Amino acid sequence: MKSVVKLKKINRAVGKAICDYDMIQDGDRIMVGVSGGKDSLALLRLLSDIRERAPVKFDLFPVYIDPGFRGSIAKDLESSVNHIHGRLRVDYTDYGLLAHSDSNRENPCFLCSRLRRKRLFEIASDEGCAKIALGHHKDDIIETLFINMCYSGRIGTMKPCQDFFGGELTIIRPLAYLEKSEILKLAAIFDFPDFVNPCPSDGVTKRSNIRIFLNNLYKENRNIKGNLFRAMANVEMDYLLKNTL
Ligand SMILES: Nc1ncnc2c1ncn2[C@@H]1O[C@H](COP(=O)(O)OP(=O)(O)OP(=O)(O)O)[C@@H](O)[C@H]1O
Repeated sequence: MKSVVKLKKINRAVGKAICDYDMIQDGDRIMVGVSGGKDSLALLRLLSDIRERAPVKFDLFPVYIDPGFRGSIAKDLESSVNHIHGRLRVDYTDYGLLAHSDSNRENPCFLCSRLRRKRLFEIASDEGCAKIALGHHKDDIIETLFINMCYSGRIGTMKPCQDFFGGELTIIRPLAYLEKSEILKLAAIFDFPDFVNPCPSDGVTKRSNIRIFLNNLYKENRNIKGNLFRAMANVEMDYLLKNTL
């Protein structure tokens, strides 16, 4: 019973994000980026359920970009995705290895995610998908705001719906209104498997530092997360600085 209530709440939040940002239209073919993490498995599951009952018709096309590390999760992920929605396209690359090689002078996560995003865009274009759904959620969106402020000196985050190439391709983030804790509850309800991330940089990124900082803040006052999220939609431009610094 409890899980039915949780599921309803989660579905409502996803439905509201889709509706607020007009994310899905009739006839859409949506590529879903699946990483093996709980967020993107939840994303696929929720979109697949919405597809069953939505008045608009749309298709889902799950894709995994394998970063090339030893101990690939691709085969196991294929069978999990099969249970949730259907066939997973696996694209084997060496992006993770390249990003961690001596030839790379950039931050490994930065290079790996740039190459992955470029590849996702290429596959979407080849497969006739004008939309790519990613599993970023509310906590990710707040963390990105802080990462941008702390490490790039700018205020901005990932938008729930973001156009690229003049609108030819759109990234949608249907989990934008969901907290990580809600996704973990959903993952428990559906018994999603635990895939071990083979990336050596997992858990040692700028994002992890910001996450620890924010989680400490949230412990202090339970309104802070909601306030931070709302603040991104409530910018007082007249109370900011001139761009002369
Ligand atoms: N290797 C990949 N192949 C396809 N899509 C990916 C891959 N890695 C990440 N994505 C997409 O980008 C989103 C954000 O990536 P990020 O690395 O922040 O997520 P994660 O923590 O690794 O995994 P998840 O978000 O699935 O729990 C994922 O939710 C997923 O939609």
